[in-house]
Amino acid sequence: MITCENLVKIYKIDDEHEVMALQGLDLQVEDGEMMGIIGNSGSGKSTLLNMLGGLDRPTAGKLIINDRDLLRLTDKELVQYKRDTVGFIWQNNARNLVPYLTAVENVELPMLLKGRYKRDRAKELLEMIGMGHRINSKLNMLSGGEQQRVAIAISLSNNPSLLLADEPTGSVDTKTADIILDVFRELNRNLGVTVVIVTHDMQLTRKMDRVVAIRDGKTSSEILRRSIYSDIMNENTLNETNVEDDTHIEYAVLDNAGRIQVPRDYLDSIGISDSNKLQVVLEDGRIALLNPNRRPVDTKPS
Ligand SMILES: Nc1ncnc2c1ncn2[C@@H]1O[C@H](COP(=O)(O)OP(=O)(O)OP(=O)(O)O)[C@@H](O)[C@H]1O
Repeated sequence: MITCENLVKIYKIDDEHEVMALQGLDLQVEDGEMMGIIGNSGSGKSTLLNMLGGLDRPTAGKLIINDRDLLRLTDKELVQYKRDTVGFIWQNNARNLVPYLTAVENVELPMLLKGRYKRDRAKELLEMIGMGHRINSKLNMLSGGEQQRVAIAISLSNNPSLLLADEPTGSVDTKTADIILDVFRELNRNLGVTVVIVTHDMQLTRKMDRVVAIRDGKTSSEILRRSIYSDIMNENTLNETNVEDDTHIEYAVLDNAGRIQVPRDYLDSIGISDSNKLQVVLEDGRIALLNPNRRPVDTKPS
């Protein structure tokens, strides 16, 4: 569904300053996948999501979504892409919801603005995300988690094939975050919609099949689940014990030129945080990265 190759985004701040928010990022997302994106503040997560959603254009590289080349779309085609393909969920959705309207009126509102009045569709969407019993409740009578579910219903109103969520659980407690994530999983499973979720929260990523870590505007590692979360849900045995960390394996991403990003704490642990050189040696069929000040290692097989 999504192919990013060597994606670059440069923000021009003024005549002399610019920020390279994406620095040649590679990412592949399959149709119907539910995946997470993690990374420190400023690593480029929101920038990437904005590119995927057609809210902004990449500076260079390749970005293909559903066979559409996003770097080549005209402005009109980009608007159409956003309208037909993508649903957005933000951290703080309250700003997009009207507190004195009911849940169903809030879901209807964007449809009305597009000239379509569809009360039945709005109800159906709320039922789909488990809010059928609160359709006539005023927004300000709903909890943060319920408001977020209304926002998810709104994001589905155009039948998107891609749901993009930027810190969707950032303002709710852990239990509510779990429920919201389960809603995304249900939608992913039942509607086949591809879901990309940006989060800071490592706890939430335990529930995803694949998590890509971004560092300095580049994909640095991929964390893959050993057993698929949806299978666990089907077995109805989801509990704290089977979402422990050992359900995932972390892989470093190797780009076309053979480059990898080594986590900063690994470099710190061998005392080379302030050096730009490493010894790379083959040891017993493994590639080892060593402190350059360490005595050179004989790499020849004995
Ligand atoms: N519109 C913009 N103009 C200039 N610089 C920007 C703009 N948007 C983002 N940046 C810069 O690009 C870099 C990446 O920002 P981005 O918001 O994508 O990071 P992030 O990983 O989503 O961070 P956070 O987790 O704090 O939201 C940062 O250095 C940020 O300051």
